[in-house]
Amino acid sequence: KAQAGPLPPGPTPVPILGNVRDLTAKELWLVATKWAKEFGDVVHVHIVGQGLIFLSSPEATSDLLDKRGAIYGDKPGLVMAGELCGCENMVAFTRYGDVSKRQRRLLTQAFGVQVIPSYHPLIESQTHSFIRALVTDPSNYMEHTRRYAGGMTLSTVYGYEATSNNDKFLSLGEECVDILSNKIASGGGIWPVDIFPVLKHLPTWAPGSSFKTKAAAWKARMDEFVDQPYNFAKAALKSGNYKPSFCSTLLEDEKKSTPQFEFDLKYTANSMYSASMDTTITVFCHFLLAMLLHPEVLAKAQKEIDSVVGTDRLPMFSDRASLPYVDALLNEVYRWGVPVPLSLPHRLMEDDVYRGMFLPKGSLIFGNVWAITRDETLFPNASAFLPERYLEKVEPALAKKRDPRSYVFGFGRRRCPGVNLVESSVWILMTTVLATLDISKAKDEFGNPIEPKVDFNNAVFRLPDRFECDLRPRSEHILKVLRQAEASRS
Ligand code: HEM
Repeated sequence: KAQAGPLPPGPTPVPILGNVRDLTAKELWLVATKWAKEFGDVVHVHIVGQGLIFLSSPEATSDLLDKRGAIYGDKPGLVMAGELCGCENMVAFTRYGDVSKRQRRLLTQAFGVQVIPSYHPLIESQTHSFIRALVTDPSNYMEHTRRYAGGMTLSTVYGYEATSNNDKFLSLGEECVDILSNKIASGGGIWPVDIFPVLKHLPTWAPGSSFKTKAAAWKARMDEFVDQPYNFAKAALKSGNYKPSFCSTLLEDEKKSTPQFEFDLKYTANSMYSASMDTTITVFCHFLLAMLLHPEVLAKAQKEIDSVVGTDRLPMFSDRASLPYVDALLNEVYRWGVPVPLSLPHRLMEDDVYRGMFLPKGSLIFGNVWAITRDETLFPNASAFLPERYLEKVEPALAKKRDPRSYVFGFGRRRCPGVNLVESSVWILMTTVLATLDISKAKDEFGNPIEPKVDFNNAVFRLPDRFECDLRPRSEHILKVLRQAEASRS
């Protein structure tokens, strides 16, 4: 079939293998941004014929992923991740069609903007427990953050209360999310079997079939991860001793409980867990990092909170409108940190033409959020952490273009369905930490500040490895206020 125009430009591929050697598992977004500078905001590479297209400007992501969403809403039908590793029915992997539409309907039911206030008491109580854990045992802040992120989803989705940082479901979830992002999806997530599906029929003793053994082991864990928390929620509901949750609410309506409905529910519930863990942890780590590197921003935000909230109570959702600097700080955390720098790939469902370039059906499309949030014309001094940039009044069209929410939650018909929940949970988390804790660089044995060593080794999320950080309560008085808030709930 004749191509309607040239492919978008990109680095020169080698015969047959294409650009395999140009792709890296570590911080692929930096490589993609280098290509954008060299070749423009639409770049094409291929791995043994599988096209990957990187969109690196607000115009390109909006024109294609948003405005032409009807043909850019699919997800890659990856044989390795989907069929062999058991992820094909998880929301972030489902092909665009009936299943994905049914799953997204359930998600909207659970996390639509009007439903979120009903989660506020739970979010507040989880946040206060998290602050308590940070105050009691600050050096293990990463483990507490993991427990907070996972615990919040386990309770809202399954009605399950995680009792320790080593909780069985938290550990299983952590293992599976790690398998997903660092093993299955590493380096763009394309395996030879995705290019040559016939390889899936290789017997396990054949040379080159070790991927099948790996996939079988990973699938076994994934299946447990999907089934076990769901079975807990079902059994609890049956016993009558359960906490209301997304699963219990939907399962209570027995008329709906067809096998198809339960299947959708089970996978949708699991998807919320997988999708919320590393994203939430990543955003919180970016916040901590920004605060310890920029004490002047921390002081300014704390001053605003003290003047609006005072020091005799903890922040509440109703304070938000009176805390513009804290909102600007949150925007800058999203923009500066970039939790999912290449978003998650979409699959192009039909041949397309854009600015005279031919975009072939089946290409995987990456929104390069890293490049957009580092664009100096949109964000002067883009690598600096400057919440003030969001206090400046600008035209609504420019404000939308500069709003990190236009990018960091993904695009078009696959945009993150957890965004409304995150808007509340991350805001109260950050504001309560600012109100209660001082954050600074840890000190060595001689009292000298230790510069945080920041390294990113996760292939999908820009999750920093654990860095040194000093967290301590702002005062004895604020600890009393925290105790009072906890006591008033019990
Ligand atoms: C700060 C936290 C979060 C960030 C930065 C984030 C970001 C993202 C991004 C970039 C995507 C890919 C969108 C695309 O393919 O275009 C995504 C998908 C998704 N997110 Fe989130 N997310 C966060 C939290 C959550 C939470 C709390 C939930 C659920 C409770 C959630 C549920 C999902 C689901 C189910 C998908 C797959 C959607 C689909 O493919 O149709 N996320 N998220």
